Amino acid sequence: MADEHGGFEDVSETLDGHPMVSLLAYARPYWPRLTLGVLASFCTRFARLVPPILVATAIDRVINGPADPGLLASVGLLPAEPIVGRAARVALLERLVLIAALAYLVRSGTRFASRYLLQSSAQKIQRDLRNDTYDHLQRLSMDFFVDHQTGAMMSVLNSDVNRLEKFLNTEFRQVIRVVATVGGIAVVLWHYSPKLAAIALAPVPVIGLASGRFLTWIEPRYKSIRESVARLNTRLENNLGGAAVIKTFNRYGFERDRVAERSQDYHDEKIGALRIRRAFFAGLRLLTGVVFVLVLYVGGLDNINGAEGALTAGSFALFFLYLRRLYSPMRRVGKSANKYQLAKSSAERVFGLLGREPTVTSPPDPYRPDDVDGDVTFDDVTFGYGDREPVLRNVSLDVPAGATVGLAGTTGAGKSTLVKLLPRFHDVDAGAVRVDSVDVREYDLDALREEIAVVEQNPYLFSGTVAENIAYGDQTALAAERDADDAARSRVIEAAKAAEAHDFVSDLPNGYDTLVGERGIKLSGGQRQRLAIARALVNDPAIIVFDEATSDVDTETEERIQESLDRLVEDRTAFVIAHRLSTISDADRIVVLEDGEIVESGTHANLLADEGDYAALWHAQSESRTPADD
Ligand SMILES: Nc1ncnc2c1ncn2[C@@H]1O[C@H](COP(=O)(O)OP(=O)(O)OP(=O)(O)O)[C@@H](O)[C@H]1O
Repeated sequence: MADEHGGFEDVSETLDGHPMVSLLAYARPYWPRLTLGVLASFCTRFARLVPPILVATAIDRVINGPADPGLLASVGLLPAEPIVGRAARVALLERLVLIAALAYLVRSGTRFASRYLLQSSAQKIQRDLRNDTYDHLQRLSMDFFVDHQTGAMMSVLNSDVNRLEKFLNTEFRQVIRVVATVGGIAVVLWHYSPKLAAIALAPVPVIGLASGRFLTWIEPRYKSIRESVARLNTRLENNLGGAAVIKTFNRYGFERDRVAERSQDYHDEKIGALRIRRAFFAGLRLLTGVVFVLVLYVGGLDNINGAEGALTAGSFALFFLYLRRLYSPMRRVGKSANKYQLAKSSAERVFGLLGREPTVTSPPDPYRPDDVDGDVTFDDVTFGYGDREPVLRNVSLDVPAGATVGLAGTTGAGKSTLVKLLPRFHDVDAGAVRVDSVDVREYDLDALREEIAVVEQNPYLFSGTVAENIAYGDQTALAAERDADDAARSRVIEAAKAAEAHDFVSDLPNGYDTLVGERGIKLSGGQRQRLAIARALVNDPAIIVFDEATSDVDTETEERIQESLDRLVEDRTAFVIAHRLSTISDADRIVVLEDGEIVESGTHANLLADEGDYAALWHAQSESRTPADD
């Protein structure tokens, strides 16, 4: 997918050193486990080489009687002198059987140990990496979340971290496989016949290089396949999601053609790649076939001619038993190199993310107030997102503690942006935002945010119970809720009552213990908003922001919320953003923003008397509310 990692292309800026070295640092705590795993893996590989040698020895010395003593004699495992007579042959056979049993025992024992040790190390590294990456990610400032798509971040946390785990788990063993198998076989074959070993080993580097080359051909094809499958999936997802629209407009045929077109693209890409892949492996088979023929011919001819160093029947068989094993790990060398590249880019993203510093942080010696009154000042504030044009220009506003300010203005005027500066979701470009006359940048960030609650138009609820979602606003209430502490429940209920949520919650099948579904999907928009208001109130913040927080509730509920809110915001500073002006008409002060600037400010009565934009909008909205009055 082209933009799977959208926004993470700039990771190298925040990378500290080589990404794979950083990955090794994560492996360090598990080095004893890893070392044992590697040793066990080598033992498995070597144990796998033993049976063909036993077969060779059995053919030469047990079946054919006295012959060349073979490899086992030269390493002292068997007597070197010729084996003569039935008893000696049986004894030798028994010894071979014992060695074979031992080899299989070692092989399965070390295989279990190596797989377990290496895979569990990779899993532990994956767990540590994901935990650290997530923890770091959530400490990053809002600007990071604005600039990076959720999908891209998920992809780093999931695909990239998983890919690193797979790389450590699989490719590590592949390297051991190549070194131990190819190295071990080369040594054994060389012992029996350097000439035939040279023939057998000649294609090894060729296969290694060719498999690397093959990947450079096939990888762009695979990329196209991934892209075409992503396009196909997006189309299918869109269509399934938009099933109602397709039915309404009778667009079955149109959509069937569009899906068929994407399906065909995918099919074509896949067939193209299949052709290359099959041709490559057929070529490899041909090459190994050539070696097979050569070894058969040269080895056989040497034997017929009684040439010096000619193979015995057993060692002849050994060559063929080993040939296959020699080439199969090499066929994966290119794939491993490719996996290394992919793992490296994943590590770049993961460690690039880990190297990124939050832009909004507490100062070195932060201000931690015992109590916040809630006095708010915006002092000549100018702010723009990233390098874009400022969306707030020279905004100055003094709000005494306990006052309620209504913010009005057209869409995009900068109302939400203004209140986001309060909890330092972003920092001003010029000017200052002060709470109790102290610049918000001087506060301890956690202490500041403890005192400011924001209720948004589309509040995000977590899957869990109603009570957990309300208690989320306060750390102690949340902990108590999770411990099923009844005392905490009373705070939750109190907040729910204040937010006019108690009645509907009580009517839910399990009351406060009802599961709200993913993102609160089982609740209506208005119910979600009321839970979000309760969540904001439970922490008893000094400053509260309602950003279109009651837009989804009906007018009657809004009036009820309004009444109880009037009580609840009594001793707090409140900012209320609303398009429905009746929501803010009782505010102590109403501020009208237009294109990032304050254009009107005063009480509802003052603004009506001024007969400006606010008054015009008010009259327009009143008419649409009460057409009968015309
Ligand atoms: N995260 C963001 N990144 C870039 N630009 C943004 C971002 N959020 C808002 N803007 C831009 O800033 C301007 C002000 O947006 P803001 O949401 O503050 O307006 P608003 O008055 O609250 O509008 P509405 O009433 O529609 O919610 C708009 O032009 C908007 O496109």
